Order: sequence, then C-alpha cells, then structure tokens
Amino acid sequence: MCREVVVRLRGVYKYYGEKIAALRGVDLEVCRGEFVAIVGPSGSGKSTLISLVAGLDRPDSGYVEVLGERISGWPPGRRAVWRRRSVGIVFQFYHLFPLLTVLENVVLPMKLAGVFRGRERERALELLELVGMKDKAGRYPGELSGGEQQRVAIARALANDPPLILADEPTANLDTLNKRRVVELLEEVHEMGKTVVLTTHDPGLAGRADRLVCLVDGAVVRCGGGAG
Ligand SMILES: Nc1ncnc2c1ncn2[C@@H]1O[C@H](COP(=O)(O)OP(=O)(O)OP(=O)(O)O)[C@@H](O)[C@H]1O
Repeated sequence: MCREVVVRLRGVYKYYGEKIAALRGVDLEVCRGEFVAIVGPSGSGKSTLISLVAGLDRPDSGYVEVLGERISGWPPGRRAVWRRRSVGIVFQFYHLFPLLTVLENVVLPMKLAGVFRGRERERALELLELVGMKDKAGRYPGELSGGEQQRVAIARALANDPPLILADEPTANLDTLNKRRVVELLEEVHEMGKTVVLTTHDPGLAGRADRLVCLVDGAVVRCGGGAG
C-alpha cells in the first residue's frame, strides 16, 4: 500500500528529566504523499513527536528514520544541515525573524541551504504570491497579523522545496477566518505532492487529513476509543 515510507519511528521513547516519559514506545509509519494529523490531549506527546521527526531532538531509545536516513543517530549539527533541505517546519507561534522583512524571511532558508542560487528573490516572491502575501513582502513580521505571519511561515517552509512539511499546531492562535485560510493552504501544500505531518487540536484541520494518529500519554492508541 505504501510505495515509500517517508517517516518511520520504531520503539521510540523520549524522557524529559528522569520522571516525565513524553513518548513511550511509539511506532509510526508515514507514506510519501500522505497527510497525517497527530491528535490527542494536551501533554500527550504530539509536539515531542514532531520535534523528533524534524530532527530538532533525538529519542532516548528506539530510532527515527526520515526520507530513508536514520537521523536519530546523528549529532545535532548534521541534523541541522540535513533539515534545511529535507523538511519545512511551521510552528504554532510562527517563529519568523523579527528583524528581517517578509521577503528576507523566505529568502533566508535558500541562502543557508545554497539552493535556488541567484533565483532566491524571485522564488520567494512566487511563494509569497501563493500564500497571498506578496503585497506585504517589504513589511516586518511585527507589522502583520497572526494569520498573515503564519502564511509567511508556510511560504518559508516551502522555500527549499522539501518533500516533507511538518507543522505543530499551525492554527492554534488564529481566529476562524485565518484558521480556514491556513487549513486551505496546508491542503494546497499537500496537493503539490508534499507529505504533510502535523499536530492539531482543531477538528476542522484534523478532518482534512488522510489519517489520524492518536496519542494518549505518549503512546499511539486506536482513535476514538481505548488503547489499541
Ligand atoms: N522541555 C521539556 N521539559 C520537561 N518536560 C517537557 C518538555 N517538553 C515537554 N515536556 C513534557 O512532556 C510531555 C509531552 O509534551 P508535549 O509538548 O509533547 O505534548 P503535546 O501533546 O504537544 O501537548 P499540547 O497539546 O499541550 O501542546 C508533557 O508532560 C510535557 O509537560
């Protein structure tokens, strides 16, 4: 059924300190082109799972493979270099650079990765057009609404044309109208052929996914029922 596994977690445990087990033996596979929503109560480990797939952190045991690479065995520097080209990340609080303009925020990942050389500006403007933010390319993030900042963050996540887009509660701080716009954009991103894995509490966003993965107390359970 799955032609290519893009994300594979096996027996993943992640602890914060000695007492808190954020993930307890997670096994997960995501196929190329899938749109997966990770859902579950607050504190169930959703953000932790995304940070491991993004290579922002590593598990205490088990392994994480992304795009065929076992990134969990790599040191942070190697994961950072790999991440630039392989993964686009959208965060709950946008995380745009406040001292860079909208355009510069989208150009920066291309400069860092050394991709689309000489065409960075042109590509950034195309992506800003896609998310409906081209007319505000010269503004600074502080001059934008939350919804606008999140659209810029989506353009930035696409900058290096990564096959995998990760998002951690991308609509959590937005009003209904902006939520809808961001949900539509994430669907467009998926339709471009990207694999999308995101966490959400928003039924409107979860409902658009091909598949839900339900986490409870750091473990994957059968959705809509008890542990499975
Ligand atoms: N940096 C940290 N230090 C200590 N404990 C942490 C840290 N990050 C997360 N935790 C704990 O790990 C568990 C899982 O947290 P995580 O943020 O992954 O959950 P979540 O499902 O994303 O929650 P939410 O829906 O509220 O964002 C929680 O008990 C949380 O308190």
